[in-house]
Amino acid sequence: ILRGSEARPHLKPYMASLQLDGQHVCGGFLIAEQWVLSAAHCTEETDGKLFQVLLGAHSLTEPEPHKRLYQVRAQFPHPGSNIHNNKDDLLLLQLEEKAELNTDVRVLPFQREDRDVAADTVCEVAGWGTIDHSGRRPDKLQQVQRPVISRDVCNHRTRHDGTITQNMMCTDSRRKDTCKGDSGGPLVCGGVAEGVVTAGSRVCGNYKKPAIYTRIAPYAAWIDSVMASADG
Ligand SMILES: NCc1cccc(Nc2n[nH]c3ncnc(Nc4cccc(O)c4)c23)c1
Repeated sequence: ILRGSEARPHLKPYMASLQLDGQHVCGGFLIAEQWVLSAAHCTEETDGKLFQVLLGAHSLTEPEPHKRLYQVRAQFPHPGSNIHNNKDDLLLLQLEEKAELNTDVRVLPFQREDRDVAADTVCEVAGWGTIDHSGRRPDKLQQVQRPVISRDVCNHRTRHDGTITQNMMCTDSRRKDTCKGDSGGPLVCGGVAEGVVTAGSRVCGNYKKPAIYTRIAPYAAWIDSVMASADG
């Protein structure tokens, strides 16, 4: 998160850190006791290894009361996701066991009504992604509020030039923005997860490249079917 601020500790108890060998790779969030939603692109450099999921954390390194690292039983990238574009950039992770819910670990509801969030709506996004252009990484969860911009503005030829589909949404990226390592985290508007951070052009903090999110509502049926089909 560029030019955000430290989140109030444990006030975003749905936040997950997807880790490999103890290193934060991507964000994610708890959508059910045994399920985390993130971005499919996060598996690009994992060489087939499964993530570990850190829940209940504010600091990535310090001991905290309800901080716990969960093993992942299975990962389900959306079948339409691919390395060449941002389409269907969603990843479902089934935890090895149900997460223990408490004040620091809680499920975040996601939007099921497929209707665009109005432009200028101020939403918030959080993550342990890089906080400056030299790629400095925070120890503590960062957050930032960003206004939604319309798909027409986001698709302007000087911005994302027609690549933003109906299954995507954008927020203004002037100065304050998402960045490397924030992928997979939720865009929360009015207490409901409306989108999942996708890297898109990978540019951070440049107003000409608004931040892009995969809208969740269009994928509610896919999410429900994967959760229902997997055992347990
Ligand atoms: N703002 C959109 C957005 C959301 C999520 C991730 C991203 N960026 C990135 N995702 N993956 C990346 N691998 C390498 N570099 C990256 N961006 C980068 C890093 C340092 C300086 C800078 O100006 C940009 C990214 C960008």
